[in-house]
Amino acid sequence: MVAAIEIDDLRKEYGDVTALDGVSLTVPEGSFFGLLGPNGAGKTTFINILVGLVRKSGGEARVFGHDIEADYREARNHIGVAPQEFNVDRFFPIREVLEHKAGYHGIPASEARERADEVLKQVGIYEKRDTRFDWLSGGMKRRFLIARALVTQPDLLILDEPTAGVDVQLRHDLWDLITDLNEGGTTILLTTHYIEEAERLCDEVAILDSGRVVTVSTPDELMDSGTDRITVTFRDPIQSVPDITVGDGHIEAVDVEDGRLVVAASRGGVVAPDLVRELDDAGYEIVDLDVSRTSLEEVFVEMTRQDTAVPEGQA
Ligand SMILES: Nc1ncnc2c1ncn2[C@@H]1O[C@H](COP(=O)(O)OP(=O)(O)OP(=O)(O)O)[C@@H](O)[C@H]1O
Repeated sequence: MVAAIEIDDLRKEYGDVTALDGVSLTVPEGSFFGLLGPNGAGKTTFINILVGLVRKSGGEARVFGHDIEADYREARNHIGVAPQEFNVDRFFPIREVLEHKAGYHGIPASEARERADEVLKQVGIYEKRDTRFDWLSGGMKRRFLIARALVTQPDLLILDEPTAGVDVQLRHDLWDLITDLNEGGTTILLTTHYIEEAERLCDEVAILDSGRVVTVSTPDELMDSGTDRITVTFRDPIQSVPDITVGDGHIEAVDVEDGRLVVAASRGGVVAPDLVRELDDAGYEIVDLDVSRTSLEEVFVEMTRQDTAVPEGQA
């Protein structure tokens, strides 16, 4: 099966600034792929290269097997993109903006109207079809950008920070919408600063930092790589650390805090049942157990931690 996106050693320099420093990635067809990274990591540059807005300095990029430069039209026709910025024609009613977009992609006028109506219904702003973009609320603008990306029925939908600045309700609505699209077969490439969003939606994430891929993994695998915290509360508070033999190398630290046992371990969910069994066998009476998993956010911060020390004299 041909990959939705295949990138090999992609590079981009803007003068002295290296925005992409040899990125290689494969986004399988049908996947929900997250691209995470701190500000300036190179995410937007990556997207802009894919859609032909920025010219790469080196490396290869293919979309559904089509080279993004040699086969630009073919590659571009597979992609729908909802950008971070509101780059929309503000003078026409939004339905017309969609019709123009469809027309530009070679869709006949009669079909363009149908498509426009269909996607406006899909994102829930059909009743605003005769309104100009400027007059939509912030949330409706986000919805409209997705509608515009969908009007050409793309196989690959690229969403650059789709839920930036929207309220919780709309964020959940958008999540439902894009999950449905993915379940219908559309490959999704999502960039986001809301790590929870990636954790919930993506089946694979790449973490980009300073133009390089730090890791590509499932959210679960990434969270497994962090340290979880297991807290055991006893009927009679303990004073000293009991003997613990379980854990199979996953336990990193054991402490007593306020009469409770606190264990730092990788794979806390796997360690906790064995730990409880061992303590129970040793005669401890347990009244509460809490396992707090490392969040993807903590793993992300750890992996992209910058050296924030300020050189002397520059504070
Ligand atoms: N047109 C440009 N000219 C010069 N430098 C640029 C240009 N566009 C981006 N850069 C630089 O390239 C680097 C990567 O920027 P990019 O916008 O791709 O990052 P990003 O991961 O999308 O960031 P954010 O999360 O803030 O949107 C940054 O150092 C940025 O300043």
